[in-house]
Amino acid sequence: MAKIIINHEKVKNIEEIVKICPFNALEIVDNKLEINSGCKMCKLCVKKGPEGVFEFEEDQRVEINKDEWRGITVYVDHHEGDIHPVTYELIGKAREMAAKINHPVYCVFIGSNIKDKCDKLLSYGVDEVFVYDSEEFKNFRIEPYTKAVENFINNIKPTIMLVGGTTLGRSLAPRLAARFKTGLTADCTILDIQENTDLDQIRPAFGGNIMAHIHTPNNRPQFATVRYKIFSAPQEVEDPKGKVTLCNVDKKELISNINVLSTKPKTREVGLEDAEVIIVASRAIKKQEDMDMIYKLADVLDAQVAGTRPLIESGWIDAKKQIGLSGRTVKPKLIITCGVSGAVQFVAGMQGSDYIVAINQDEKAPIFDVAHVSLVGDVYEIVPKIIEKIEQNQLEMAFTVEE
Ligand SMILES: Cc1cc2nc3c(=O)[nH]c(=O)nc-3n(C[C@H](O)[C@H](O)[C@H](O)COP(=O)(O)OP(=O)(O)OC[C@H]3O[C@@H](n4cnc5c(N)ncnc54)[C@H](O)[C@@H]3O)c2cc1C
Repeated sequence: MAKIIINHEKVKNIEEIVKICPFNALEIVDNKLEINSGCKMCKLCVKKGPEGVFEFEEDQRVEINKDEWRGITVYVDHHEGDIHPVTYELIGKAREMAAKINHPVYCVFIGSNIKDKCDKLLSYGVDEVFVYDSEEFKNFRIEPYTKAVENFINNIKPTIMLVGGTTLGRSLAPRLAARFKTGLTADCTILDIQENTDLDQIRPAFGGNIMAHIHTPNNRPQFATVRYKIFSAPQEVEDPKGKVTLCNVDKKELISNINVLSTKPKTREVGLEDAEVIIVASRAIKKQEDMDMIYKLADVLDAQVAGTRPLIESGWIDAKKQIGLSGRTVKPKLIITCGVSGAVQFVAGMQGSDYIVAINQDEKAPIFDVAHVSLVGDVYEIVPKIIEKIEQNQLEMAFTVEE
C-alpha cells in the first residue's frame, strides 16, 4: 500500500501546513504534524505543501503468477442446507466464463450436516464441491466461516470467487477480500473474463450515471458479489460428473466471539424478486386514490405492485417494493410499467425481465428503449382498457390493439 511520509525536520509553519488538507486529515498532536484516518491519498499536501515536507511512497508491486490461480469458485449461500437460488445463478455465470479460459468450476460449501446436499450443486455442472461439514459451522458466524474459506483459497488457489449479494455474502466477501489484500467489486451487473483470467467487473456507479469497468490485475483471487436475479440459473446437466471433496479446518482455528443462543426462523415473505408478474406505479399517478386502478390491474393479472422511487418516497408503496439501483432487482415473466419515465436507476433493476410492457404519454420516454411493447398514451385511459380486456378474457388483445 502507498503511504505519505512527513519529514518532520523540514516542518516550519505547522499551523499553516495543516490548512492545506481539504479533508482535515492533517493535525497537530503533541506539537507534531500527524496524518489521521481522514487521509484520502489525494496527494494535495505533497503538491501544495512546503518543499520536502511530504513524500509519497508507493510500495513495490509484487508480480503475481496468474497461472498459479485456477478455477472459478461459487460460495454456496444457504440456510441449514437450504441453498439460496443466487448460488445456481452464479454457477451458471461461472460455467460460462470457465469455458472461455478452460478452467474448472468449484463450489465451497460450509455448514453442518450438508454433505448430502451436494448432488443439487453437481447437477448444475460444478466440477468439484469442497465441503466443510462440521458442528462448528451450524450457524453462520463470520469468524469460522471466514477461516474455512481462507483455508479453501490457500489450498485450491481459485482465480475468482463469486459470492451472492445477500446479507450473508455482503458480510463474508469484504472480510475475505481484506484478508487476501485483494479487490472486491460489489453488486456487479455484468461479468466477463479475459484470456489472461482477469475478471471484467461491470456495475453502475455515480448514481447509475456511468457503468464502471473494474479489474483486479495484480491480485488474486478476484472477488465479486452479485445480487439475486441478475443472472439466470443454468439448465441442469443430464449426466453430472463432478465430485465432492470433504475438507477440514483445525477446530482450534475456528474460534468465534459470537455465541449463538437460539435462532428464530423468519417466515419468508414472497418478495418482489419471486413475482412472475409485476405492475409498476410511477409519478404519473397523481393521487393516492388512483393507486386503486394499479391494484385492480395487479389483481386481474395476479401480480405484485411495485413502484419507482418517487412513489416510495411519497409513502404510497412500501420501500421493499422499490425497483431499481437503490431498490430490488427483478426478472419477472411480465412487467407493466405505468407512466415510468425509464431513468437509468430504475431500468437497472428490471431490464432483465422477460417481457416489458411500458405505458407513457411521452413517446420519447427512455423506458421505450427497453420495452418489448410500447403503449404511448395516458395511463388513466390505457390501464382501465387493459383491465377491461383481461376481464373479458382477451389478454392478448389488450396489448396487440394498442401496440
Ligand atoms: C443514486 C440514485 C439512485 C436511485 N435509485 C432509484 C431506484 O432504485 N428506483 C427508482 O425508481 N428511481 C431511482 N432513482 C430516481 C430516478 O433517477 C428517477 O427519478 C425515478 O426513477 C423517476 O421515477 P418516475 O418514472 O416515477 O418519475 P418521472 O421521471 O418524473 O417520470 C414520470 C413519467 O410519467 C409520464 N407521465 C406523466 N403523466 C402521465 C400520464 N397521465 N400517462 C402516461 N404517462 C404519464 C411522464 O411522461 C414521465 O415520463 C435514483 C436516483 C439516484 C440519484
